[in-house]
Parts: sequence; C-alpha cells; structure tokens
Amino acid sequence: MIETEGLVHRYGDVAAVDGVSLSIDDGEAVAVVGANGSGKTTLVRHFDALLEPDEGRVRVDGRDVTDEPVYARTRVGMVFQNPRDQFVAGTVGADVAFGPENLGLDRTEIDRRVEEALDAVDMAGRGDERIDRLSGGEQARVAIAGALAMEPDHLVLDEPLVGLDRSARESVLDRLDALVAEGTGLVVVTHDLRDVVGLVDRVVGMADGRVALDEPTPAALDRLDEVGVRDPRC
Ligand SMILES: Nc1ncnc2c1ncn2[C@@H]1O[C@H](COP(=O)(O)OP(=O)(O)OP(=O)(O)O)[C@@H](O)[C@H]1O
Repeated sequence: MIETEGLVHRYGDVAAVDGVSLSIDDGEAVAVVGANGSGKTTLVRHFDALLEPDEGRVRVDGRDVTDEPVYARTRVGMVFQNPRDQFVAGTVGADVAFGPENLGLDRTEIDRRVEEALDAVDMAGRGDERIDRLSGGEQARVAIAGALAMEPDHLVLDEPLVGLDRSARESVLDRLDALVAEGTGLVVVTHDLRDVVGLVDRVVGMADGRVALDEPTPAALDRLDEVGVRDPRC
C-alpha cells in the first residue's frame, strides 16, 4: 500500500504538491489526472523517494520512504514519461536485468525475472536486441519490463502513451490490462483519460497541487471538468 499524509513539495515558493493525503491499495488501478502543472508528476515521484517531502510523510507498506528508499523502489516500479531517459544499458536483456542485479540476486533468479518480465510485455526472446533500434512502443514496453523485473506491487507510469502511435498505444495498453488482471497495482499519470479509462477503477484528480477529485470510475467521469480534464466519453 502507498500512503501519503499531508504531503507538501515546494519548488522555491511554488507548492507543487500542497497537502496531499492519499492511500492506494495493492492491486488498485488508479489514474492520476489534472491539467498541466497540477502536481501529478511531483506527487508520484515521492512514491519512490525520488523527491523528499517538505512537509508530511510518504509510506509504502507502512514504511517511511525517506528512511527506506530501497524498500520503496523495490515495491513501487516507476516508468517515466520518456523511456529513453530511463535506459541504462544498450540491449533489452541487459537493461531489464539492471534492477535485479542491483538487488544482489543470483544469476538464475535474475535470468528468470528478465525472462518473465519480457514475456509480460510481449518481448520474449528479444533480450539481445539493441534498444536504440526498437520502435517507440517497443521501447515503452521494455521500460515497463525493467520495472516489472523488480516484481513490484505497484507500477507507476507517468504519461506512458505520449508520442506513441495508435498501434503502439494499443500494444502497451494490452499489456497493462493483462498486468492489472494478474493483480499488479497500477498508477497512471495522464491528462487524457481516453486511453486508460477502461483500465482504472479509480480516478484521482489534481488541481493546484491538491486532490480535488477522488472517486471510483465511472462516477468520477461526471466530475472531470472540476479538474480541467476532458470527459473521455465525449
Ligand atoms: N524541477 C522543477 N523546478 C521548479 N519547478 C518545477 C519543477 N518541476 C515542476 N515544477 C513546477 O511544479 C508544478 C507542478 O509540476 P508537475 O510537473 O508536478 O505537474 P504535472 O501535473 O505533472 O504537469 P504536466 O501535466 O505538465 O506534466 C508546476 O508549476 C511546475 O512548473
């Protein structure tokens, strides 16, 4: 479970996150929506201790992420907006293996995790391919595999579909759908709910750094205008 309590994050004088208390259960699929600059990315970066709170606390499974960042990063897998910024190796297999290697796991366990993670994103058998020769959609799926190889309880994706064409979007969404069905929790940051509305069972809407909407789908769809987000049904 991911919990924030009175979380405040400031950049200089700007409170990008301004008192957010939220809890996300294991297995929940949540969309975090809101207009540009409403604080979505800043909020989710705290789940993995990539930022430090100015006020309040963030816990994963009851453990404070500032005190135990490694624990948070093993339970919460993060996939950033531009996967190219996230790759650390030249080939698919080496990149996906990087996280488990850092956990100090033995080779057999690392190989098992890499194989399962690539399989989960429909990239089985492609470990030797160079990442820079993959399409944008394939790169997005490799980035997701890298997070999955840590066997996290939650996968947090920040605008995972930006820049992808329709078929690449569909292939990523297909894989996310399967992961949710298997019980992986999902937090998807987006300002466009159209693609992910069928995937999530809850919508958290941010406005000016605060949670202005927190409702299950489909009820949340009737209130999207309050957070400046388009109703995907229109
Ligand atoms: N590194 C930074 N330094 C200074 N200000 C920042 C920084 N990152 C974000 N901000 C500011 O914090 C506020 C929230 O930004 P954030 O990126 O969290 O919002 P967002 O909802 O994810 O936006 P978007 O939809 O455009 O990605 C904005 O006013 C933004 O300009």
